[in-house]
Amino acid sequence: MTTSSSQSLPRSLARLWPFVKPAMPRVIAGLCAAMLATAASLAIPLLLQWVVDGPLTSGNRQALVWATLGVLALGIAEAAFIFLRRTLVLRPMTEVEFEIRQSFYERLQRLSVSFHDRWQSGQLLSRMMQDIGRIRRWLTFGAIMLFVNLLTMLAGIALLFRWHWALGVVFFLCSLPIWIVGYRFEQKYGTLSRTSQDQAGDLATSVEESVHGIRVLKAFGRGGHALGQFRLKAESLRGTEMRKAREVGVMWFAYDMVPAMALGLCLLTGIVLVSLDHITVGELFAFFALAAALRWPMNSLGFLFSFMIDARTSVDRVFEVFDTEIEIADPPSPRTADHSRGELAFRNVSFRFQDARSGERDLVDGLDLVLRPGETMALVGATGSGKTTLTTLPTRLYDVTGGAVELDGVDVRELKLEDLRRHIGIAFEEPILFSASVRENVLLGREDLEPGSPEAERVLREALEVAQAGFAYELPEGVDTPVSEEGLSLSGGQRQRLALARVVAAAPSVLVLDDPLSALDVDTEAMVEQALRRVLATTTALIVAHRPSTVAMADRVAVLRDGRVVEVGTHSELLKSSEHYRFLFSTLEEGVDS
Ligand SMILES: Nc1ncnc2c1ncn2[C@@H]1O[C@H](COP(=O)(O)OP(=O)(O)OP(=O)(O)O)[C@@H](O)[C@H]1O
Repeated sequence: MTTSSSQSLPRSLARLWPFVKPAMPRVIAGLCAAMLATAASLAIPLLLQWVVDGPLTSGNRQALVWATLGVLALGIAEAAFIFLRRTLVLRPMTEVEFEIRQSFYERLQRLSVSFHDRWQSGQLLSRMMQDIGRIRRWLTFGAIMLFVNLLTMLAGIALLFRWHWALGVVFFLCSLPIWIVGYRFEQKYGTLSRTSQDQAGDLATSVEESVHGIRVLKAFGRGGHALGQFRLKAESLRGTEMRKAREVGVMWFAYDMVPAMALGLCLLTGIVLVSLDHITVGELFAFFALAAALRWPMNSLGFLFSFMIDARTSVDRVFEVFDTEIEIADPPSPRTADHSRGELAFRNVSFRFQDARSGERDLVDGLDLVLRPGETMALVGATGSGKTTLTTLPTRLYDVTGGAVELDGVDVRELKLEDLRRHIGIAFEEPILFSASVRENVLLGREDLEPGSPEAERVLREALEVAQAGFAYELPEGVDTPVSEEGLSLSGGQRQRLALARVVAAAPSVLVLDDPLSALDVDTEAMVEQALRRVLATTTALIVAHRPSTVAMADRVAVLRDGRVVEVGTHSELLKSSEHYRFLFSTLEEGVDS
């Protein structure tokens, strides 16, 4: 994903203000410390001027000792103020980083599934880690140093003017190319910076995918191919980094040259001015001390400038996510629903994915279906007919593009999302488990239960029993055993049973199950189904069926075809009346008698 930024540099950086605002008191204190450090460093040349023109010329030894001690004290004061600046700024900026990262994570949680369909996970990960970290480093060091160094330069130039206007003018004119080079640099480097950070995100996606799919790559012997793909992306990134480095190199050259030229020309001017008695030798001496003090601030401007542009790119990349509209959210005045009867109705529902081609028919196209409270409805249809997609609409993982899904006669878009998702539970065919204990995974939807309370234990036990997931008690640490990332240390069937236990534990009024038993062997499936019937007796359920045995659990069956429900009836009615159903049923996986 590569997008170019359109914001100007100040406007981009100004977007950090809401995060930086609370840290401002300490930042201002830090800047004051920085100014004091600058003042101490600039006072040294002034003291030297006084020494050369005063005690050194008159031979006043005592004053010379005091002056030496004064220089020492100023040096110590400068170091102390720099230390104070760092201490004052570091902590609030780590808090700023924490806040941005937390808001970013929260935003990712709130953004709809369609956003996550469009964005690569590596891009999000690199923004979360790399870009936010860079913003913190820039705020802590880059922005402060830029401020301090510019201030030092301005104060230094003012001092030069104070000694003699000609010195000030020469130094000022010599520093002009810095701004011209800086402007040109920003134009080119900004684009390169964006490209490289996007490429780094693509690279992170590549790593994430290959680690995620390591078993497939190994099984198919495609490790070499994946490495080749990785190399290509890494090469592109390297190419961009090289071009960035070349741009920085050109700029560094200019930023090294300018102070050297400024120093040479000022020296010449200074000597002429001394010979004409316009300035004293002490002033010329002090000028050299000042030029030495100004060399680092001037040299560092190039680096700080590129740092600022990289930080701007990071800000743009992070705010692209903040700026993405949250498509699925609570309505302005949501209706609360403490209880639900469990009536689920699809009324003239249409749905199409955002990336569907124009002219393509809606995937769901004017679909009507009503599930009565307590009823179990099996959903059958050819592969790719949209069964899984349909299961995502009641909980608003996606919003319908036409018509409405209703819970107890209320459009689900009018309900509080929290209520809606408490009343309708969903189990996906692909079971996702988190890096947490079995207990935490199963009780994920039961925030209301006190962890470890007898009630929580009862719910856990019953849910595991329904899902025939008693194996969890046999694990090394029982239900406290951590399951690794995505539950890969468990078998597919075990993971699926834990995911089923999770939705059972949530005790919703409406259960939406997308073929939740597909990874189970026939015997285990039969046991789960038997236990599940107890739950289904009191719960409304919509179950995507790929097996005859799942159909057998249902009170009625809905047949999905061309985006609509074309038939609804009991299994035996449909067997008699519908040729399409007979065909579909004959294609369902074998294993249980019909
Ligand atoms: N996130 C998505 N973005 C765009 N198109 C999608 C997305 N998810 C699914 N589709 C498309 O929607 C169509 C229906 O997919 P869906 O998974 O709902 O079918 P299904 O009936 O459940 O299939 P199966 O029985 O094979 O599981 C497919 O053509 C699929 O490519």
